[in-house]
Order: sequence, then structure tokens, then C-alpha cells
Amino acid sequence: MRDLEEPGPRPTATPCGCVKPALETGNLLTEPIGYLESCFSAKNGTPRQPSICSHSRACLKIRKSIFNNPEHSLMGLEQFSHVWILFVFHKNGHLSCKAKVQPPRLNGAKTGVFSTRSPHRPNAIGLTLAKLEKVEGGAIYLSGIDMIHGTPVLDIKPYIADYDSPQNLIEPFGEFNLHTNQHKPKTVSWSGGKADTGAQQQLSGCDEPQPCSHTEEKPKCAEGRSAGENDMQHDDTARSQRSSPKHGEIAADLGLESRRGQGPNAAEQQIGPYLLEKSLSEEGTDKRLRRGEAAVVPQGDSKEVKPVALHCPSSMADTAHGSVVPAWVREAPVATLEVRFTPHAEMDLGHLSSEDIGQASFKYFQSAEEARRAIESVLSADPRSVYRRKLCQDRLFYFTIDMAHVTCWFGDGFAEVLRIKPASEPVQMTDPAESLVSLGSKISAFLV
Ligand SMILES: C[S@@+](CC[C@H](N)C(=O)[O-])C[C@H]1O[C@@H](n2cnc3c(N)ncnc32)[C@H](O)[C@@H]1O
Repeated sequence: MRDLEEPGPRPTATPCGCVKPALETGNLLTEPIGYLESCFSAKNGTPRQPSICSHSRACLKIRKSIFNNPEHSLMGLEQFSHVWILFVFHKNGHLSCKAKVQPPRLNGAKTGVFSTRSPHRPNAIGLTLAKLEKVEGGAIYLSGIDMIHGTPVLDIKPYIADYDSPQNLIEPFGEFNLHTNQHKPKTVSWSGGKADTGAQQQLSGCDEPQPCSHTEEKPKCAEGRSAGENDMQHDDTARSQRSSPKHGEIAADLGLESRRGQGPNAAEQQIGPYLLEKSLSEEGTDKRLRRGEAAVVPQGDSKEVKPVALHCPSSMADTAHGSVVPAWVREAPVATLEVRFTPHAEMDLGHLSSEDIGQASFKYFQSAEEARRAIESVLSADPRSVYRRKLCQDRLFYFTIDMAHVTCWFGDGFAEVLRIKPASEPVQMTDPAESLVSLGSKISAFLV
């Protein structure tokens, strides 16, 4: 055990001088199993979590350099409705990360990187639960994704609710004691069902917002920041930092959005750091947090998430489906936005989906309606960074989805699409030879 924890410049060398294989020391040399073809071409406008846009589409072709017969590796996968996709945040821009980050949902406040889904982490690995639309040969077709085009994918694993969802981990008879060969009454367990609204209200009652103290200088507005990025500063640069990040360019997000009618509820299946302790004999009456501290979401900038004493039941935001998440995850600072299209944008959308000669048409979406719904989902979740939301409110916002380059602006409680033009530059694959979706070859059979 000591070996594992010993720091040093040569992690593969053991005290006796022999060199351990890289795998044993955790120094895994990864090779992408494929590069994702996604309807999102850039970070800007890409949903923060897959649940935000169930219409989003992607496909992944297993590379022949991984398996001679890629289709063999996908055998049986078609029997699953959802898959976990492990991938590399290859467009992070730098390899550094900070111990504390500012996820958009915290509106400028900081929290530990490991309590977030920030792309900027010691190992830039992302995890997305996507809907598996179909398996075809050596390729899989996905929907409900939050990765950009060209994302290197490291692994695919089937989603298995029995293993992956805490609600299925309840031990109805309590823990089994190996020594006594008996079950003992449970002291640590899950509620296993939705907490009643009254309880939830009571639980959130303690989450008093902290006073706002905005002390930072107003920075200059910069275009092209990603949905997950903001310009607030971070501290505690990771020891693994390998290159200097541009100041304040660290993105952060948690983005555990509740699902909108799509597959398993990822938000509700997150195991938060706070376990619910509930004695079986006191069911429904005594809910206490057992481990760690829960968070209060400050409403101002540059604040850290304030820990709340364990005995305060209101620090626990939700016990839905046997998992617990802090209040700030659910109570986002930004409400869902109403999405409007100007008549001009409506016309643009019609043109874009028409099959007129010379007119670009969608590659991932089957109809203008589907594209519209995808655009609506992206915008209603407010894809802007905290920085843009607060300091560049009046700026136009652009993003590209499939073949559509969308221009919009944000007002109080709404987003309005002004123009939808054909994207000028077709999305390039990291490895163009691997491309499944080439221009002009619309994957109309996507959802067949
Ligand atoms: C907050 S992360 C969450 C990703 C994943 N669901 C997770 O929890 O690990 C999603 C954001 O990462 C960014 N992103 C997506 N693909 C990326 C890539 N290949 N490289 C860098 N950033 C990426 C986009 O801005 C997107 O909004």
C-alpha cells in the first residue's frame, strides 16, 4: 500500500529498484477506441450534460487498429438501451487543473474539483451516459450526448441499472455480518424512493443564500468561451500541472441536470458525498447526514461553497431514488429559459432542412423539427458561462449544431434565436479516414 502512495519522479520504480509494469502503477497508456462524430462541433453551445439535449446525436466507429474485427467487440451491446462512454476532454487547451473550480451552477462560487463534472481535472477523462440508438457493424449510434466532434473515446460500458443506480443497491434485510452469519438492522441505507415534497422543502429550508460580495475587477469580454468555461480565478493549481493555463481560463461544470424524458435519470443516480443515515425502525422520521458536510450555495462570486454542520437536515437537497446530491446541484442559479425563434430564424431553419440543390442539409437530424428541438434544449438550459451570463449579457451568442450555425441573444428569462445559417466550415474529423458521416452522405437511417 505504501508503494502506491509514495510520490516520486519514477512512479514505475519500486524500492528494490525493479521496474513495475506501467499498468500496475496506474500509468496507463491509452489508445482511443475511436473518435466521436458528434452534432456539436465546438465546446460553445455543447450541453453540459447529456440529459440536456436528448436529440443530440453522435456515432462512434471502433478503429481497426484496436480490433481487426471491430464488430466482434460490439457483439451483444445492442441488447442494452444505454451505455457509459469514457472519453478524453481533448479540447481542454491545457493539461493543468485546479483543486477548486467554479461550476456554472454555483454561479461563481468554488468547490472541490472532485465534487464537480468539470472537464479540467487531473486526468482529463469524461464520463457520459448516452442512449444507444443502434449498433451497426463496428459502429454505435448514440443520442443524448455532451461531447464535441472528434472526441477521443477510451471505452464503452453497458449501463446496468442494477449495478449503476443506488436505488438498486438497497439491502432490504440490512447488512450481512460475515462473522455472525446474520443480517443486522441497517443503519446506513438509502431511502430507496422519492423523498416526499414536504421533507424536501424542509430539507432545503436551511440553504440560506450567502450575501453577495463581488470584489473582482470586471474583466474584458472574450468571445468563443465554451459552455463549461468561465473566467473566474482558481487557486491550488494541481501538482500535475504540465503547462501554464491562460489566466482564468479554467472551465468547470457539474451540470447534473434532471433528465427530460430520456432514459435513466443520471442526476438522480449520482452518489453524492453525503450518505443518508436512516434507521429502519425510525423510517421517515430521522434523516441525518452521516459523512462529510453538505453545501450552501452562495449567491455571490468568488465564494466557496459553505459547509453546513452535519446535524442540519436541510443541507441535504434530495434523497430521490436513493441518492443524495447537494442543494446547489438541483437548485441551479439560472432558471430554464423560454426559447423563441424570430420569423427570420424560422425561415432559415426551413431553408436549411430543404433538399434544394446547393443547399446544405442536416447530417445528424432527420428534420427541421428535430433540429429545432435540439436548439431549444441547448438554449433553454442556458449554455453561457457564468462569466458571459454576468458580464457579457448583451453579447450575441453563437454555436454550431449539426449544419446549423445559430446566432442568438439572451434577455430576462429567455433566449431568442436570430439567425440560423449553414455552418461555413464542415466539421473535420481528427482522423478523416475514420469518418462515418461525411458531407453529403446524410445518415438518414440514423434511427432506423
Ligand atoms: C461539463 S462536461 C461533462 C462531461 C461528462 N458528462 C462528464 O460528466 O464527465 C461537458 C462539457 O465539456 C465540454 N466538452 C465536451 N467534449 C469535450 C472535449 N472533447 N474536449 C474538451 N471539452 C469538451 C463541453 O463544453 C461540454 O459542455
